[in-house]
Amino acid sequence: MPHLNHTFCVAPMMDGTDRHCRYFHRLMTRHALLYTEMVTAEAIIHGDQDHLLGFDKAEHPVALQLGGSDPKKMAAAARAGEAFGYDEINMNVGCPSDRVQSGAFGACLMKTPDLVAECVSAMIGAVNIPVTVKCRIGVDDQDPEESLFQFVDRVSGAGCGTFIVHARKAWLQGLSPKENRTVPPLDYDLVRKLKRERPDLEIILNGGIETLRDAHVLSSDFDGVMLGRAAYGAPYMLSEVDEIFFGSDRPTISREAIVREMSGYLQHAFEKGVRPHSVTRHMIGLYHGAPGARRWRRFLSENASASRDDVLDLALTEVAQHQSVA
Ligand SMILES: Cc1cc2nc3c(=O)[nH]c(=O)nc-3n(C[C@H](O)[C@H](O)[C@H](O)COP(=O)(O)O)c2cc1C
Repeated sequence: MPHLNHTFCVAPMMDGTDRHCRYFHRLMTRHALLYTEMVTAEAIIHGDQDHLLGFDKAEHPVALQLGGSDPKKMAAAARAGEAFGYDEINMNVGCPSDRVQSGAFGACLMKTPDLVAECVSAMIGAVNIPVTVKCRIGVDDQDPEESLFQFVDRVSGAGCGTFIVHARKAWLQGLSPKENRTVPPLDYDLVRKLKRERPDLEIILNGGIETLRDAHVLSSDFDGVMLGRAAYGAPYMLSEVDEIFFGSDRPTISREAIVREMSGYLQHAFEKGVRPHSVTRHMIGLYHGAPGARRWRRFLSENASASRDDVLDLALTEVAQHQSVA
């Protein structure tokens, strides 16, 4: 099976890592592996595949995350993903939302490793690209020492060699999805132990990593790290990923150059009927921590409903004026 580099990954985030967001992130890092939002197998089978799966070539390498638990449907959806050109299929065994539970997929599948193994095996039989799994360390009253190892052993036995582990449990009752990303404590040591005791598996650490410095330190114990909220909220950190994690000596792209590139992208998307806000909303944090951040954020928020394709150029002018005054 072809191998992808998981040294640095940007996490799948519903309502976050759509194609516009990934295009934006890719301007800052050539090498990070980008993940789609979760798409259910059911939606792919019955829905508008161009809308659900279409993406720009520039986004490679990009992994499609699938939600579901019916092996045949997961195989069919994986096949569709491969046909669209995705580089990896990832199965979601970490998402705790109610909607997901009622469809019997996401984190509740930590309780049924046999079923996940069946799905993985069906997907591996259906595609020639890597099939990976993103999981938790356990759910509800499971003992993570047992649940994580049992899960990984069963699913790796079905042929999955790469696990992205969100290093906390999910509580399926009583916590909102958002709380499930903050309340259950992180246990990096357990994931370290998994890597130590299963050295042949590729183990990627996820959960609560806030800075590239922390990510880099942690990465020495794992095969890679995955960042979600921190990268989404302060995306310009991605501009240093290639140098820090991949030894690249390409010059870092400036925020202004990113905005200009995105402006061209937006004009193109606008002609195809995309609302400017669908693109600009992912860019709100671009100036995070830099001069002009407040003006940038405010301009984009106040112009969220603007139906014009030059909104990013205007926002850039706004920030530049502020910077020349400052
Ligand atoms: C808004 C949002 C949406 C998310 N959607 C997904 C998803 O579709 N699939 C998934 O596996 N995880 C999803 N997650 C979880 C992240 O992928 C990640 O595991 C989690 O946020 C912990 O990483 P972080 O602390 O670096 O953000 C989502 C997280 C957020 C904040």
